[in-house]
Amino acid sequence: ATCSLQNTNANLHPLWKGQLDIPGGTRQSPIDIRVRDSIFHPDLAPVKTHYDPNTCLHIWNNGYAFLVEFDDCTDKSVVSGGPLENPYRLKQFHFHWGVNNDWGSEHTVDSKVFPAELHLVHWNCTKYRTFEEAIMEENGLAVIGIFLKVGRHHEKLQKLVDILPSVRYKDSLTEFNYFDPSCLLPSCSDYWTYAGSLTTPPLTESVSWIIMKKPIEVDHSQLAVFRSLLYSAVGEDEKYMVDNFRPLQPLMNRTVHSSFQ
Ligand SMILES: NS(=O)(=O)c1ccc2oc(NC(=O)c3ccccc3)nc2c1
Ligand SMILES: [Zn+2]
Repeated sequence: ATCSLQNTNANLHPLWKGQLDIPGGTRQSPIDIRVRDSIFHPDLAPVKTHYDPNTCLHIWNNGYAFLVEFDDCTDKSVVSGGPLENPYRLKQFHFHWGVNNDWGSEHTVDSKVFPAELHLVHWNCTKYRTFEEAIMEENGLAVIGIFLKVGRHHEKLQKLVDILPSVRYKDSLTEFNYFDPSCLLPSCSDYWTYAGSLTTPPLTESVSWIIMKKPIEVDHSQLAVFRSLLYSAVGEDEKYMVDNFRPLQPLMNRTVHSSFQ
């Protein structure tokens, strides 16, 4: 059989019908974090998060992932410190995961892939007026990335897992309030940080990435519920929402800094 040489859009993963890369992109995400090449920065302060569970608004399926969105009209839920020069407001969090436990994360660590990755998306409310504006600007966003590994049941995550069937279809939305995403942070504060981009369109190079070294543990059945969601809307032929991660991007002229030795 002859193999098709060109990578036509037809055989691309549904997520990538359109854009696969940004022409001229020099700081795209995700990347493989090569631990030995990362540079320890002794003056990198700990990352400080302060989240108010009352700012949690709703959960919705946007056709890429499910997003838990927050009220970002005040500074009630913010991240500061670390590589950030001022506080950034929490806008939403979401995950990326695979069809099985062998892959699913966007970033990798010395080529190690995790079954899923959590992104807490924040925007620079000191320099910009809205999230939509910040998304287009350098240093507009700060995203905390947290790896998930299969292990013990995650008690606090279960409240979120239990409501996922209500956002099974693209564009479905459910009220979801009083959730504190601090419960999803790992116990260790060690992290890597580098200048990157959004990993889904518009792929803008506006993100200060903060990748936590220690994964959090969830159990197999919790990840299985993620995989029961659909990319497709009601009435469309059902396409399971799995493998919603972007391929690794070239490091190019970037250095990854670490908060630990
Ligand atoms: N995987 S990622 O790099 O963290 C990433 C990638 C692309 C993203 O687009 C948005 N947009 C909103 O959240 C949004 C929420 C409400 C209104 C408008 C936009 N967040 C993103 C995060
Ligand atoms: Zn993401």
